[in-house]
Amino acid sequence: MSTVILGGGLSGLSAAYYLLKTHPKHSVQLLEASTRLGGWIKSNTLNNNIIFEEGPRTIRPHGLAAYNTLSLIQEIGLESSVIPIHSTAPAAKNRMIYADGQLHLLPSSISSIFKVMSPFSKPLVWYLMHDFIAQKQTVKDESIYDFCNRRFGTEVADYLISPMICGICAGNSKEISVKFLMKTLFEYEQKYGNIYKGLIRNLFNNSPKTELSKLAKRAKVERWSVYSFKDGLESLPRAIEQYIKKKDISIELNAKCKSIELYPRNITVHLDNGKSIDASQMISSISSEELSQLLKNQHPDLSTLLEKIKSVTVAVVNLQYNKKLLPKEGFGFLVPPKERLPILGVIFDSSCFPNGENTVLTVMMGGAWFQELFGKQCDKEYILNLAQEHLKLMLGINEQPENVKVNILEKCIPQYTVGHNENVEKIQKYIKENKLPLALCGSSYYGVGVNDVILSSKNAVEQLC
Ligand SMILES: Cc1cc2nc3c(=O)[nH]c(=O)nc-3n(C[C@H](O)[C@H](O)[C@H](O)COP(=O)(O)OP(=O)(O)OC[C@H]3O[C@@H](n4cnc5c(N)ncnc54)[C@H](O)[C@@H]3O)c2cc1C
Ligand SMILES: C=CC1=C(C)c2cc3[nH]c(cc4nc(cc5[nH]c(cc1n2)c(C)c5CCC(=O)O)C(CCC(=O)O)=C4C)c(C)c3C=C
Repeated sequence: MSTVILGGGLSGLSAAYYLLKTHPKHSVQLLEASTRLGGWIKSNTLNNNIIFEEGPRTIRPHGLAAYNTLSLIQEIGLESSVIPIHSTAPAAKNRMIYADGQLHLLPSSISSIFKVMSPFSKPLVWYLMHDFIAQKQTVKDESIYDFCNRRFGTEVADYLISPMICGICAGNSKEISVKFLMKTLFEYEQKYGNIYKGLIRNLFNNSPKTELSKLAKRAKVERWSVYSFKDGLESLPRAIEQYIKKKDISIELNAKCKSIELYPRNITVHLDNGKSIDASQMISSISSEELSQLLKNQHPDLSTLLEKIKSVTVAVVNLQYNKKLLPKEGFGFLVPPKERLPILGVIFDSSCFPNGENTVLTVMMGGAWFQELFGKQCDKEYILNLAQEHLKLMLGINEQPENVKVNILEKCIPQYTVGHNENVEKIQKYIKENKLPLALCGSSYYGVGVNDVILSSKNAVEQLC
């Protein structure tokens, strides 16, 4: 059996790892369009040992998908490089939003939900209670903004949910499906009339017990909030790369696939460089939009479904200063879209992972609003000036940074808009009905986080083999 894996980001590498682990006799070929493996995960270490994370920076340690990642980390021998943020650290407790010209701490403990915390006009518990009296509305799917607005009120939708959606997919909560983050709560409303009835009815529904790895147990006992690695998040794809290279695998860089012939019993992949590769099955880890282009001629209906899952562009500005400049330690802050500012949020990297007297920040801009903000003027200098202007306004930082890096991450994060789950079901139905030897993984289908894409690769391997 020969398998070709499209894409060498985290999900392509993970797919190779699981395939080699479960089917060591398979012939495996991984094709990556660029000159490096790792995709959006890029940790740039400066001369002064400061790390600029150009993409993701932390991983969630709790939940089934997270336990799977921790097992993988242990299996590839990377556990000694893990650096957790414990739940008692300021970076875990202090999550903020910027609204009405100032920073506001978000409720982070049971006691804080009983207090009135600005910019909310009532204690959070009041909004949560609103669910009892909110009318049930029967819908197939709706935006997460509309759902939260109906069940918890406008302030929760504007100041809690909308910034959260910016901090997970750089998206507009008025477009993103409720099932992206709140599938279970949405189903409780549809089935029982309100969320609490659903929670009570399912209180004793034990989820299947999974055997936790040593590292997952440690994360639980030590109460990690999130974690990264000593040399940055890129350590993870690097370690998987080193691990799989010891096995029987062929990895080709500069190997951009430009079209695919996909039949029930065989596949031919045509590369940009004129080469063609035959295989008996394929795992695609590239974005649905890119895959859609490759299948346009032979499978136009599948291509149309794949093309519906669009990704947005994010501008990422990393800055380093030689002294401590932050008014408050914390993970950083997000900006509710209601504020109509050109900033999605700012991460306080030096507060998450302190490094001497430095201040390291990451300003993120664009996302669902990239075109309207930068469509006409998309040069890096303009973006840097805008970031610095807003750091002055929002954090009072006037100083010039010692180091800066601006990156524009083109179409880097998929948007699970209303109807996403139904669309993915149709994609899978097409693949099944046409008996195509194709499995899909990566951030376009079953979750956008690091944990989700690793699990999607494991599932893709199980589905094919
Ligand atoms: C700004 C940002 C911040 C994030 N922060 C977090 C975070 O804090 N925590 C978290 O859990 N997740 C975070 N994420 C999400 C996380 O980065 C992704 O889930 C993950 O990196 C996706 O990996 P992937 O392999 O699926 O895709 P990619 O990284 O996109 O990899 C796909 C690979 O396929 C290659 N490719 C594309 N087309 C072709 C072709 N035609 N032929 C061959 N190869 C091709 C590409 O070059 C690329 O290397 C963040 C994402 C972004 C953009
Ligand atoms: C505080 C500011 C934050 C900014 C700015 C931000 C930008 C940003 N994030 C993503 C994608 C993801 N982020 C994820 C986790 C995550 N992000 C923040 C904060 C900011 N993100 C926090 C505090 C966390 C951890 C949340 C937790 O579980 O404790 C994830 C993973 C989600 C998961 O399910 O594991 C993703 C994905 C983008 C694209 C982005 C750009 C604006």
